[in-house]
Amino acid sequence: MSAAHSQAVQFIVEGGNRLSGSIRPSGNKNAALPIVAAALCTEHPVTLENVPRIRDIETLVELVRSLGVAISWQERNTLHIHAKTVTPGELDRELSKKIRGSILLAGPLLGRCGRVTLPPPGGDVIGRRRLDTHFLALEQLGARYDLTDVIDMSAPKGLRGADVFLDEPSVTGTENAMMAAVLAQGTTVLRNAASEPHVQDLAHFLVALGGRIEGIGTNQLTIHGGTKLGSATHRIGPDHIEVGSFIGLAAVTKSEIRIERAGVEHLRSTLMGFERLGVDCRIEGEDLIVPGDQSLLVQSDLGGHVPTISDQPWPAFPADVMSIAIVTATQCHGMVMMHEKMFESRMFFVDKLIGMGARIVLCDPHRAIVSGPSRLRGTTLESPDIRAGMAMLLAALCAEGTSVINNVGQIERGYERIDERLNALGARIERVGDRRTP
Ligand SMILES: CC(=O)N[C@H]1[C@@H](OP(=O)(O)OP(=O)(O)OC[C@H]2O[C@@H](n3ccc(=O)[nH]c3=O)[C@H](O)[C@@H]2O)O[C@H](CO)[C@@H](O)[C@@H]1O
Ligand SMILES: C=C(OP(=O)(O)O)C(=O)O
Repeated sequence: MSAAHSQAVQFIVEGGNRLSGSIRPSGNKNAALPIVAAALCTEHPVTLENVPRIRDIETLVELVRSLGVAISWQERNTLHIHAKTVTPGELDRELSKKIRGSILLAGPLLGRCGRVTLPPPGGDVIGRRRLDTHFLALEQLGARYDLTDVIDMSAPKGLRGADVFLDEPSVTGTENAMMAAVLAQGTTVLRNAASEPHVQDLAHFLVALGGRIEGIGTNQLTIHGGTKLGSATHRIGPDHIEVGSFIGLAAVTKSEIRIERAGVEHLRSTLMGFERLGVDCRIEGEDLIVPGDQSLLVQSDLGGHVPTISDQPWPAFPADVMSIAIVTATQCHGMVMMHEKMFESRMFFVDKLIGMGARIVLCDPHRAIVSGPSRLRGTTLESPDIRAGMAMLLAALCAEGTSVINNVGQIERGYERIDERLNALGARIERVGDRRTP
């Protein structure tokens, strides 16, 4: 699907309907991206299950195919990859620029081929997307880089283990370093590493291939490189960001929703954030139930002070759920400070919510005060990024009247068949524009 086409897709949303029923989260986009890239670390076949069929993954599949790797969908969400040989060459500029995940080919290609040339990656335009941590780590593992035009990296003497202190716990930076370290000779220690569920999932996949990694889930990873990698079948874990989005959806539409196989072990900080908004969920086995009769009463800090919801690297409240939490806060009784600590431009979409009737003061690019509840009115909206787009969809579903959401390609970058899945719960979303692919 071309970018121009996907931008033309609209959702026409009829707000104000109660939803009900069960929904299952897709596989985690941010786990599937590095794991597809990591399949290039081995010359043996790999089968990946529960891969979300979303635009970002389709783009990465095309990029991987352009490297001469056999890659094909076996079923709707099962991907078969066999990187028996990998042909290094400059990665396609247009495809690379579409996704942040293209940078994740750097580690595997350096390890497998000794060099990689790729244009700067894309991804959400939500502030500066620094790559310094990637280069800092890969350089210490023996890579050289030249950033004059494109990203040009080589490891003429091969990669070798090192004791690396990351300058910040970058998610994709940690993932690239981990993949390179598995292919390096000797032992690597990654300190100040990211530990998000998707970083853990990648580590488990590398272990399934035969890699030796200690400290999975902590901020210090020890990787014994140079082991012979084989083949593996791996199931991508549920997307905890999608689960957070569905919690917000249930809360703003005052609906009871069961989120099946929600990956409940990864939800503590998310649930804590929503509890601060008066949204209480119940865990039943592997499922998460969001009851329809929420208090939606903002929980003040001790002494009656205005509470804050802020994001930080894992295990804190995830940055990618912040936009959803902001929309949820517009429907809650009380005042709350939303503090986006990680990205510089993720909060600007609140002007759209203000236009719908929300009471929000954007204090600066990182902080917004939300005072609720507000009755939202349907309007025409433009989706600036994947999470703001989803947040607007939630706002449209709880607003009075009809909304039009343009640039739906942004939402479909990360949420699989979201209109169909939410309509199955009783939502009224009409997708207008080009046909969905696939
Ligand atoms: C493909 C993919 O996996 N994308 C995710 C990945 O992006 P990505 O790997 O690009 O994000 P990074 O973890 O590198 O950094 C995100 C932002 O947070 C800042 N930062 C990071 C660490 C820190 O301690 N303090 C701090 O302020 C960084 O400077 C940057 O501005 O992780 C982000 C943070 O979870 C998510 O939003 C993205 O969805
Ligand atoms: C920011 C995100 O994605 P990306 O890093 O791929 O742009 C996201 O998933 O919210």
